Amino acid sequence: MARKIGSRYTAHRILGRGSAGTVWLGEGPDGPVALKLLREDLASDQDLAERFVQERSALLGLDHPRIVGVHDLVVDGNDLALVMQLVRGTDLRTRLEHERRLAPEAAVAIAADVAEALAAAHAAGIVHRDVKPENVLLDALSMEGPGGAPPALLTDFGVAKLIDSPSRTRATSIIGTPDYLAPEIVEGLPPRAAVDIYALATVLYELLAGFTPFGGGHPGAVLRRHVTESVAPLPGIPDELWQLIHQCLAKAPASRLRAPELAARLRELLPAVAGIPPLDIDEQSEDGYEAEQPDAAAERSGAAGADAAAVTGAHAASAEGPPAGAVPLVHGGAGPDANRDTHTSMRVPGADELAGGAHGTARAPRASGEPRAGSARNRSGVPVPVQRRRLKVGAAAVLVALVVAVGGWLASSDEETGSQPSPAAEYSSR
Ligand SMILES: Nc1ncnc2c1ncn2[C@@H]1O[C@H](COP(=O)(O)OP(=O)(O)OP(=O)(O)O)[C@@H](O)[C@H]1O
Repeated sequence: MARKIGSRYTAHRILGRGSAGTVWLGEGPDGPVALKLLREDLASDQDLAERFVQERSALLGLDHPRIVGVHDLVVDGNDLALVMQLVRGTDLRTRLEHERRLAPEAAVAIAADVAEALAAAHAAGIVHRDVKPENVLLDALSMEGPGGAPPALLTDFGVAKLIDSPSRTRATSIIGTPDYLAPEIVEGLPPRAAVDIYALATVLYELLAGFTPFGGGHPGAVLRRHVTESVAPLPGIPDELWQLIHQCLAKAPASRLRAPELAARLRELLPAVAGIPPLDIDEQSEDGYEAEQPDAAAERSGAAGADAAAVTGAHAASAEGPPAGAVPLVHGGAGPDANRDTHTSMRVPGADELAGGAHGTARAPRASGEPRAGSARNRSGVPVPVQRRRLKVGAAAVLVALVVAVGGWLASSDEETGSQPSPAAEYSSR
């Protein structure tokens, strides 16, 4: 049913839902648009409303073919709507769900597009801070590029912060999505442009492997892995491409490439990856067990598993949300019937869990046919991270504010013994 938004726009039908609102196909004076309508229950939340306004402020100044343009902001009674360029196509998460892994050429082409978008944003002093497949839209109407990849556009600067406005960023907050968070954010440092490079390298790894390098298990463990674990190499891609990904996943932000150079290097690599089929790899398990389903994990995992399940419960309940995606830390990022409470709490996992124990598993790839480390076929004892399939959440990924001094928490968790009870931490979107 059509709905009027302000005096100039009409919303016709829902295109998708995210943590902060619903995106509608709309019509304006200049033709079709995408209207991002802030959830009503959140529009009255001053902080969230400000973030919404900030999304518009940040984007209005950005005009680039690889960035979804923002045309207008409408405030109409309880409605807050962001008027955006309509991208006809799908988002990268949806494509990834259909294909599981992309051919390296398509993956590299998409990553190069996003790197160009980031180069423009960074040049304008804007850090995106939430680069992930959900925020990459694929333009199905334009001519396909290398590897059959449609042109990619970066959207959702809702969590973007102006680089030179540290006062806007509280030192004790994390905003982002766990799988893609750079280690320096987890350690409480202010996010600079390099966090987007880390997130984009994570996305590229995910497009190639079918899973993120540090994802899986308890969200707290995911954060910890960003800081402490090395990325497992991807078999079957040219060494130059692996070196590029590896460099951009460096723990030290200064070691990562800058966006313009990354874009250029990715484009240079396109001929080298042309024709390579999607990687044929399995996820690897340290103990030789098959990947574990989240329900089983939650049943077995006690308090932390229960908390993780509570955190994701709203999403899992959504029938409309994607079946997999970034693990959200707060309620409210799910489909239409989900609990819209954006505040929740969870227990910080113990040191053993954070180090890769029952709730702290990560995936590692192996070439198809290679024996699993630790399996009957491989008793070499080479340690690789235990893996567990990511919690399946029916959610669009969400904005996250982790209202704890995470740096201090990580430091103190290093000193904890595994038997110490963990302190409570509050995750909230405020
Ligand atoms: N400009 C656009 N044109 C066409 N479709 C869009 C546009 N922006 C968003 N969409 C669609 O709406 C969906 C929801 O977008 P939204 O930005 O609200 O959430 P998200 O990025 O998926 O998640 P979150 O906001 O929680 O990080 C997208 O996945 C996409 O399918």
